[in-house]
Amino acid sequence: MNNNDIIIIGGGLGGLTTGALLAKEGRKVTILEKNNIVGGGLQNFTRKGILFDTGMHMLGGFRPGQTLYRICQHLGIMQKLKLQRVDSDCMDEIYYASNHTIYRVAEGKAGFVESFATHFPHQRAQLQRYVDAIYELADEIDLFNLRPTGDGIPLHSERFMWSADEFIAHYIDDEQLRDVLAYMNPMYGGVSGHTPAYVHALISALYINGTDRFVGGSQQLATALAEVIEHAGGEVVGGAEVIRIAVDNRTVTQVQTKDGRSFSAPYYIAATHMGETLRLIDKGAFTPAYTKRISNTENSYSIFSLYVKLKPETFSYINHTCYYQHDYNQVWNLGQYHREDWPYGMMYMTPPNEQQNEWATHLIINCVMPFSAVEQWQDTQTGRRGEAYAQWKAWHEQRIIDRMEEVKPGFTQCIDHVWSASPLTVRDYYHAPQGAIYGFVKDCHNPLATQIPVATKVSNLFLTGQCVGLHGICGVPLSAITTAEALVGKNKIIEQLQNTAPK
Ligand SMILES: Cc1cc2nc3c(=O)[nH]c(=O)nc-3n(C[C@H](O)[C@H](O)[C@H](O)COP(=O)(O)OP(=O)(O)OC[C@H]3O[C@@H](n4cnc5c(N)ncnc54)[C@H](O)[C@@H]3O)c2cc1C
Repeated sequence: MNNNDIIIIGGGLGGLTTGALLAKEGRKVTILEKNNIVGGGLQNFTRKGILFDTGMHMLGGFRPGQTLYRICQHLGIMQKLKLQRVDSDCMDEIYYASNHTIYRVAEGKAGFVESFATHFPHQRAQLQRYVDAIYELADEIDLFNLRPTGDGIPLHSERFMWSADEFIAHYIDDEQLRDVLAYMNPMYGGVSGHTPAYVHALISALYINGTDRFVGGSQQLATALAEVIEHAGGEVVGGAEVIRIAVDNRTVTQVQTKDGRSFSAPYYIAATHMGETLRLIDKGAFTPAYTKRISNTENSYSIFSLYVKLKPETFSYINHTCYYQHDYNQVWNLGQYHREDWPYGMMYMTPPNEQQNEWATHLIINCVMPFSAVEQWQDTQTGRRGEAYAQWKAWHEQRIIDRMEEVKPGFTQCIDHVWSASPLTVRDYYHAPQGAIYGFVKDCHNPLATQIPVATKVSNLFLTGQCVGLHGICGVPLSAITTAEALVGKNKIIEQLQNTAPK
């Protein structure tokens, strides 16, 4: 192969990590990102002097020896990142409004078990077996543990592909505890009876092992990854929206951008949502069966986010993530929308800044929402969605504020200003169909439909990003390794990660 040129469409976590790994292997990479600033879910924005994160609030895998730590160390960027550990004795706080119960969840296996055993002492032994099972499932995945993969089809235990709720119920008798243990659902887009147990296990293990936050915004990771690419002679081009992937005889010949430029290279990687990739690529490039399969794959739910600038010294900085559940038996219904009941749950956090003191400057509140809630405005454009939409948005902002009042009486008085983003914002900002926050739904009944190989039938086109594997700070970089290795050789990067980083 020509070692020098790879074009990556999309400069989110997937495109940038794949690009940085390839740059480290000596490849010259060009990233084409439609937004002016790269980062996708890592991007920050500023309003009234406050820096807000868009799609990356909670980090796992960054403790010494863990997956992300080793990847970033391999890329030489670990020391550039400013991270803060959340409270070890309370990484997450879950509040159930229906009975005013607060569960404070400590990190580490023992701490996790103890946190729930305090409320459910009769379930202590079951909790221990449940957490052991989570770690056993996580250990089944070579990539998650940065182990080389063999050539055969990976063999997994039967419970690997149980549904997540079935998995929890297998170990835990108590109905309430089952519900509480699924509290990380918004972190993986859980759907009852469909989300595989391994997804629940990986995300749970990731955060139980230690949760961190970016200090001063997640953009720093995008910047650090871009620097690796540029340092190796590559280029990161913002404001370069790809409008066509031209294919001739099952080979990409060039990509064209909205501003009339064209770029060509021996190899191409699509790091966009797969729906966007299908939209861009010449018709007939993929087989009809493949196109149909991708088009019919269900997207994960979307989100409504409230960004709050707080009045000075009114709201305490909270060094952990807070979850709000309106009632029990709703955690698996988060993806449903009934206006009168919405939201069933919320997550809120006070991201730390460089001069963090006891007071929070801002708050981000995320509430799961399906795209159907905004479907009637799907043909409108940002800033021109009309008065009915503005009213709809204002109603939902107020609903969230009302819920926050339940948890923190007097909250309204702390607000300086609010902004919000709906599933339409998410769709348009990332070019993610239906505003899907985690790519495709992972389905234990149809695993093949939701695991997309990184190589395609178009000989020089590869895929990366959250649609091909797992989402988030852990899943996307792991798929980046698979994609980069498709170009540089199987296990080549994994073996280096094993040799150069502490285990
Ligand atoms: C509100 C929210 C909160 C989240 N919180 C967390 C969290 O706390 N922890 C966590 O681990 N994960 C979190 N996630 C998930 C995480 O953000 C994603 O899994 C991850 O960022 C996906 O990376 P990606 O590169 O696959 O996709 P993206 O970040 O979407 O990157 C795709 C990029 O492609 C660009 N693009 C699209 N079309 C084109 C085109 N035609 N031409 C050029 N460029 C194009 C987009 O602009 C984008 O930059 C959250 C997501 C959201 C939305």
